[in-house]
Amino acid sequence: MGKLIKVSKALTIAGSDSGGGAGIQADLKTFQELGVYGMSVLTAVTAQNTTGVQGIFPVPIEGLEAQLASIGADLTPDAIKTGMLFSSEYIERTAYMIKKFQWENVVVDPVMIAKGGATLLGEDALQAMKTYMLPLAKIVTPNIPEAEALTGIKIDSSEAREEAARVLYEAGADHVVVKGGHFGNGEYVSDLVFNGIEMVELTEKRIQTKNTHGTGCTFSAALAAELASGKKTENTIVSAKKYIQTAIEHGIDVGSGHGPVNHFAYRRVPHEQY
Ligand SMILES: Nc1ncnc2c1ncn2[C@@H]1O[C@H](COP(=O)(O)OP(=O)(O)O)[C@@H](O)[C@H]1O
Ligand SMILES: Cc1ncc(COP(=O)(O)O)c(N)n1
Repeated sequence: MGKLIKVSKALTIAGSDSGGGAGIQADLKTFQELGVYGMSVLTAVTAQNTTGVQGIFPVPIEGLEAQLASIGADLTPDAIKTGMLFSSEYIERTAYMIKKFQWENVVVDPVMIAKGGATLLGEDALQAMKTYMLPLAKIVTPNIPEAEALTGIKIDSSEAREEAARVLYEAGADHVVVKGGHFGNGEYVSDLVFNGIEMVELTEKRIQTKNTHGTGCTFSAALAAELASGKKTENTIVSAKKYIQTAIEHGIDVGSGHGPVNHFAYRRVPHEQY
């Protein structure tokens, strides 16, 4: 009999993107590329492609709970990421199950709106996200509109972004990453990282492309994969940033709208190692 290899396991709790660029598809591809065993719990199925979201079909809440129970009974994840959680009820149930199983290394990507403008999370869910998910988060990864919605702060300057990061930290997240994809359109894109002590900006060249579908999902999945592998939180943020940068830079030609990023690129294209 062959010898079994020990692997780290990562779980995504998110929506399905039929187009394969965002949601659980982006997450599982990223887990695989980063060498961890990927598992998925679906909150909703979206009919989606690179031009937009054509439909949203939630999984019944009992189905969400049953999937989480199946994982909990057999396959303890080394890290988790949450993506589209659909509604306040689904957020509460997810948080309850994470606590019940005492799962750690939770990355919360507070997905609210798809790139084309479709709403992926109800307004009523904002408070639930703050109350139930932020206290569980080792890392929370809002983009600018999400950080604005969660904090009520208009982010029109670096100071305002820092203020928002503080508010999210106070709400219970261990590390806050306010992503900068939607922050200006200069030569560089920077993500602000706050760990309760210092503010650090991670800066990369802004790639001029319309193919940014799934960037947020991919980034948070890379964080979960690296946490599952046992990296220190600060190091996971640096390497996840490299992963997403490489994936955007070496774009692929798929679909006629906002295409996906290249999940293979990090493994195939030479890059600095962390
Ligand atoms: N054009 C770009 N060039 C380089 N990095 C980008 C670009 N757009 C987004 N990113 C990076 O991709 C990640 C996701 O960013 P963002 O677009 O802000 O989030 P979301 O996909 O959740 O809206 C962040 O690390 C951000 O800095
Ligand atoms: C099912 C699903 N989940 C999340 C997103 C957001 O994607 P992005 O990473 O581009 O913000 C999406 N478009 N669809």
